[in-house]
Amino acid sequence: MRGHLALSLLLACMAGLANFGLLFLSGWLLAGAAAAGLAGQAAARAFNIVLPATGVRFFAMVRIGTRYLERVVTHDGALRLTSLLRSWTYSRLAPQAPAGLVDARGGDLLGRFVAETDQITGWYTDAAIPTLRALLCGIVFVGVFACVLPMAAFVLACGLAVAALLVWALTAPVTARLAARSVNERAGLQATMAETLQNLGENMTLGAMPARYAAMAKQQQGLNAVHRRLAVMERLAAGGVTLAMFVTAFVVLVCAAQALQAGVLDAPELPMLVLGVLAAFDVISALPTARLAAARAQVAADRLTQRCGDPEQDQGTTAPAQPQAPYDLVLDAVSFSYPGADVPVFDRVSLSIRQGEHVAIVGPSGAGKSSLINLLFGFWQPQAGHVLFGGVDVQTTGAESLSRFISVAAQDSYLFAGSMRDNLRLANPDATQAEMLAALQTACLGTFVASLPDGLDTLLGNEGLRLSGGQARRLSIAQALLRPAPWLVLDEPTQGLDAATAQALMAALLQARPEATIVCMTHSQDVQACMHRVLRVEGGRVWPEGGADMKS
Ligand SMILES: Nc1ncnc2c1ncn2[C@@H]1O[C@H](COP(=O)(O)OP(=O)(O)OP(=O)(O)O)[C@@H](O)[C@H]1O
Repeated sequence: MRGHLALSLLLACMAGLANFGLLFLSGWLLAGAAAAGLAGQAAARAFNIVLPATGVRFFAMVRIGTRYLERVVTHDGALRLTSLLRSWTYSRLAPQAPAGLVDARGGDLLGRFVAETDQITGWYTDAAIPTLRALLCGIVFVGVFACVLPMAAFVLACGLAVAALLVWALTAPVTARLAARSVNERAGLQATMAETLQNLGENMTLGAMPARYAAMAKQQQGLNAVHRRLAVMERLAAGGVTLAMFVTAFVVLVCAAQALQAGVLDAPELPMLVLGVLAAFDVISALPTARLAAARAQVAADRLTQRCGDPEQDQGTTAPAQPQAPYDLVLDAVSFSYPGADVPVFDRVSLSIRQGEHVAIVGPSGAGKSSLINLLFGFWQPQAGHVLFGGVDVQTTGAESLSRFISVAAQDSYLFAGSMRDNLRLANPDATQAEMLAALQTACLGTFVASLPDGLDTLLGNEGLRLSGGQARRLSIAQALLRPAPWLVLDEPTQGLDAATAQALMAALLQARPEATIVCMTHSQDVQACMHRVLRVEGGRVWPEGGADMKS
């Protein structure tokens, strides 16, 4: 990345210098040719037009070439930086899910992932390079002026410095605050829009759309107001630069006229200096935008690190501890409450499920059956006690490693827009057509898929909208079956099914995976009847159905 930044800067400086050289020499060429013409034929013949004309062509071509290359290199660098930032953001966000992202709005996260990484990249393309270019080119311009007329060089240096200070002063007081408001207002609007679109059906059936429109219109108005103020400030700063440019050009003109009278300067050099001032200010004119881009990038970086942590803390991670066979689950005096909850979901619960067992977890709604999955995957950390899987603490193993041993069909599993085959391949990319059809058959979806004209290639629509609730749930069971994991955890596998289908599903499941440990969170008697053991979760405790409390 440093190489890209250096090359972009070099090319940007070369383009700025070529532009300066072009105008500088053009002024000299035009004025020299005019002066030679006025002085008569002899002077016209003596005037060597070839040298400045060649210089003008040279600078014109260099300007075109370097501008093109600068854009290519800068955009390439920006894209690389954005992809690095997005990979880093994802690597920091993903492990936080779901416990660390409970308070995060989906649209806001998406904004941080897409827009804020873009804005941070803007620091490189729109802030750092133009600012460094202005500084480096400014020094060269003043040096060139000093070779022609030191007084003009002094005036140019003062003019450039005043213009840069003007940009700073005109934008500084409100830039940071307005940039923060602009980023925050946009994030709020994005989050509301994402939630509205995601839950369009609910919003319409609940009659919430007018309120949603009003909220979005208000947020958009707030965003427009901030953008108007930012635009006014940017134009004001740009106006300040233009004013400084004309004043500098005028003072340089006066100095050059005096030098001409004193015989220190040739006539063609006078317009050369004045045009040189205009060319020199070209690199300063990018500063107001650069200032705003820097402020926006700062706010975006703050917001990103607030959610993802400090990049400085990125250290080499140790390899997660791997569970060892037998893959037994042990809860050892586990106490767990969700943040802000008064009542614990588990209060010093100890239990063990051995590999190969078939266990039903029952209990009233809200008792904590699904929370067991959260603890099993280490999504949430118990306040006391340990959850061990295959002899290692799940907190040290991590959800990604655990997913190789435990296959889950959750209650609210997500189906992606794509075909049935795509969704099944998500669970197991190497699954063959025969394995997919067998998993669907076990999940009691075989007849349904056979009746579809496109079979496995049937498109499911966004979030699997073309499937019924029961079909979607059984497809998630087929996904779980396709994974060759020794544990199968099924949350309410038969919910919404009639008794005959529920029994057929459980029979097929046990026949298909006789060796697997099967844990079913369920209210269904049919499911309980197929299991070796039934555990009841209630009031923060767990005990064998009809047996003693398993509190330690
Ligand atoms: N992410 C969460 N943050 C805060 N509280 C939660 C969260 N998830 C669940 N709860 C609460 O924890 C308790 C246990 O929820 P859980 O989903 O485990 O119950 P359940 O037994 O699976 O219920 P059901 O049978 O209705 O699916 C409930 O009181 C619920 O409100």
